[in-house]
Amino acid sequence: MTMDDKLKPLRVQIDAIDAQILDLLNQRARVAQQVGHVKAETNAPVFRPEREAQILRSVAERNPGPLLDTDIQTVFREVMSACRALEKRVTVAYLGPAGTFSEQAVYQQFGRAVEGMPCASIDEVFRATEAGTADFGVVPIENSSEGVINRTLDLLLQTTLTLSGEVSIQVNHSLMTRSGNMNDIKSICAHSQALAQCQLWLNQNYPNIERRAVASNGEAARLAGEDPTVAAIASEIAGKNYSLQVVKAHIQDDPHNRTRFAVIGRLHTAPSGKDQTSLVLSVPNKAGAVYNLLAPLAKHGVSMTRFESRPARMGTWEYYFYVDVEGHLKDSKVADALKELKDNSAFFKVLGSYPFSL
Ligand SMILES: O=C(O)C(=O)C[C@]1(C(=O)O)C=C[C@@H](O)C=C1
Repeated sequence: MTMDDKLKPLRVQIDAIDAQILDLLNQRARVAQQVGHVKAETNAPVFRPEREAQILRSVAERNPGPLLDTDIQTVFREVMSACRALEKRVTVAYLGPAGTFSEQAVYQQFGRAVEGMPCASIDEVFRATEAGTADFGVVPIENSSEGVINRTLDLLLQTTLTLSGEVSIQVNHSLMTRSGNMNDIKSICAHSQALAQCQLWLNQNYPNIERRAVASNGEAARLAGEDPTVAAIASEIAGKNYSLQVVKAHIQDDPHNRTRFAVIGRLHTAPSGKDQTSLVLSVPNKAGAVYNLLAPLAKHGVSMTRFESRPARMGTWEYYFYVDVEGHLKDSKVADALKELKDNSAFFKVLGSYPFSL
């Protein structure tokens, strides 16, 4: 038997299964449309992060294989994204231009069937979301090798928006130019964070080429696309957008470099069963204040998953603490612990409760 003879009956089977999948997907989409009508009657929000998180967890738990859990989740994320878009296509503002890791984070949270709105700065993402021009915003909050993104933390302090999710993505930086080599290159452009994340590699390989910090890696890719003397450090997706070729991939000093993004919006996400709550607080500047501050968490059996401090910038050596705890604001032990925390705090703000990222 030839290879074609062997493939033919297998492909007939695949065609028959695809027909069933197609039928089932459209059945699912019609039900989602009905959900959309029910929601429209009460003006209820279309995007339900807790429900999507539950579905993604459940398909991974029930997945018998051989498909990988993470691959199945990618498929279902896109199925839900497409179904959601039949109800309403949500608009998501992010730190642009297109091709940045922020855009990747948007797709990881919302799937591809969204309206992405690239913004020039983190401030603009907040403004567009606060003004309602965008339904949600996605902003970088922390990088595993470079630490927190100060501007995001400052804006979270002031905003009326809440956190409705978080996304963590692997950040791979590539060095790219129009020609695919470094001949004639006079400067290497990237966002300051990316330059810092690739510092050792650059010192070893191109110590004498000027490094130039620009607004974003996407902007660096755009500049390199226009100027044959400029190299960019950016994601390969950004490079493709501007017809760049890769000189060297994965040049970040930490191979496990990840960035965490916050999803901001006006939605108060319902409990999903595996949630966390983010808050900011400050304490009076006196002995034992931080200890007293955290005592209610231990007392009520609430685990703290993150604790970050930032100077309050009032010249008084006072700090804001960014704290994440396990559980949802609607869980009674979280609510009780937070009530006591609030009583011990000079400043207290709940940023939001949302599902743990997958
Ligand atoms: O269950 C809902 O509320 C739906 O709108 C359906 C659906 C889905 O496709 O499963 C779509 C969008 C929501 O974000 C959550 C789930």
